Amino acid sequence: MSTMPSSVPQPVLSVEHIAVHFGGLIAITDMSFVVNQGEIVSLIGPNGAGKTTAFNVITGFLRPTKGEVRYKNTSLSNLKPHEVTSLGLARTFQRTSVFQSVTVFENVMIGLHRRSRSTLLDTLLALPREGRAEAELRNLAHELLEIVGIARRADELAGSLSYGDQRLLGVALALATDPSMLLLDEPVSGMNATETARFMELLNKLHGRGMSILLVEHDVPMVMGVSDRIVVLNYGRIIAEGPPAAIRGNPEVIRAYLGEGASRHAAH
Ligand SMILES: Nc1ncnc2c1ncn2[C@@H]1O[C@H](COP(=O)(O)OP(=O)(O)OP(=O)(O)O)[C@@H](O)[C@H]1O
Repeated sequence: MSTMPSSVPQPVLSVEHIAVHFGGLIAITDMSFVVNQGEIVSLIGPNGAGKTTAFNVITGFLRPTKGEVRYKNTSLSNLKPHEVTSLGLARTFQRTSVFQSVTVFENVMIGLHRRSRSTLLDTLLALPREGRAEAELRNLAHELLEIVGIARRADELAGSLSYGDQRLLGVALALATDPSMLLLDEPVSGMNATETARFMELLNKLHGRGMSILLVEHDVPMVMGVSDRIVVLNYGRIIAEGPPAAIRGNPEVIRAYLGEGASRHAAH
């Protein structure tokens, strides 16, 4: 059977046999999965499953005990976080990392001034690559705020934004580094239902523009709504992987979550 080249999945991020030990505690055991070009993949799991540890390894904040992470065939093993960013991988933080005392617009301008090169962002915004002046950077900043949906707040102090809007600004700052892939650490934690719905729209928009996205997230309904594939961790091991429909009905996944619910219940 022949397949069109465009339909062949192209792995961009490969997590290969990662193990993380903290002293005697094994936080992650032999974790392998890929994120293909343009895919939204989510890593979920009950409390303590190892999600944050996995995220820290993938973003270069933590060296794994074994295994390696490759981005477009470059090993991230010995790279510093800013070197990971310059490969085109951008992350957001659970706690917002915006500059509270300057405006929303200035936050993005600072982000744009920091970046050293341009690739996908130009494609994303359909802008010319060379000879960009300050005025063009200002246009870019506005466009980024439009994309994340907070352009109307451009002149407000970042610290005065609602929690949900600060998280959206965090995504604009990540986009300002000109990434080809976004790594999002529990992006909707602490958001209300309306903010979560807006965030899901943003993810769909970025997905539509070809961004590859890895989400580490607690909110299972949200993940079900936006992901192409879901990887489920429990006690540091991958127990299931597949599209949302397959994950929803997977007995081992149900058991992992119900088990957690039951033990939580018992604790109260
Ligand atoms: N720096 C550390 N030192 C020792 N143990 C750690 C460290 N970081 C995490 N752990 C342990 O590793 C395991 C996985 O933790 P991790 O925070 O990655 O899970 P998680 O899935 O993100 O949990 P949660 O959903 O509660 O945030 C837990 O048993 C945790 O106690």
